[in-house]
Amino acid sequence: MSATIVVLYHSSHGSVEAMAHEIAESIEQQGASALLRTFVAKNAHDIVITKDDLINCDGLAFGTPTRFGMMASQAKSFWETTSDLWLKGQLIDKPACVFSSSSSMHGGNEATLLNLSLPLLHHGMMLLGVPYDVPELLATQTGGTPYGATHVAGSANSAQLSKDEIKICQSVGKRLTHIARKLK
Ligand SMILES: Cc1cc2nc3c(=O)[nH]c(=O)nc-3n(C[C@H](O)[C@H](O)[C@H](O)COP(=O)(O)O)c2cc1C
Repeated sequence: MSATIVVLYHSSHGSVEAMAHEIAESIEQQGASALLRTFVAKNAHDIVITKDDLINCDGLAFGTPTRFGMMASQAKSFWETTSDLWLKGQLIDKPACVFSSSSSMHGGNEATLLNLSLPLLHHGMMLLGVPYDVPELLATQTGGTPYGATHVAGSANSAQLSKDEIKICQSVGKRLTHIARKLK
């Protein structure tokens, strides 16, 4: 069955973008369509999110960098324009997951995942975490949480996604697609 999943992200230095691409690739590997969308057009290849993208999608993966333990302002500004969707209940029961990158291991990435979840919950979306049958979740020495995929980029923002972080991103895309199809 076809399914369309929006992978919506903000990334200043490329870490969240790399995660978004891993998630999108795993969605496509399931035979579904992944629509990569951003909040602002920063690069030539960026496609800015529209409300119709959200209304028409079967699922949403949403990620930003950790900014003082919260989502990036670009994302918050966008969600503050979505009261019309909220009033009409247009995102209710759509499955969703969240992901983030931070400089430091304990620098607030879990708090950011919870913060990213809040507008989605207000919209009535169904939040999916990462279950512990994903073996990398117990093994990881870098990112990865039960609340969503994370990446620890280091103080110079130079760390590549670790093998465990990639596997967790892939598991998120796979599960989101699986649940989106079940709910369709
Ligand atoms: C304003 C600002 C606030 C930040 N706050 C945090 C923070 O609370 N904890 C942390 O570990 N990193 C923090 N960072 C670092 C970013 O989360 C980190 O560099 C992230 O990997 C960037 O993702 P990107 O490459 O997708 O832009 C902050 C960066 C900026 C610019």
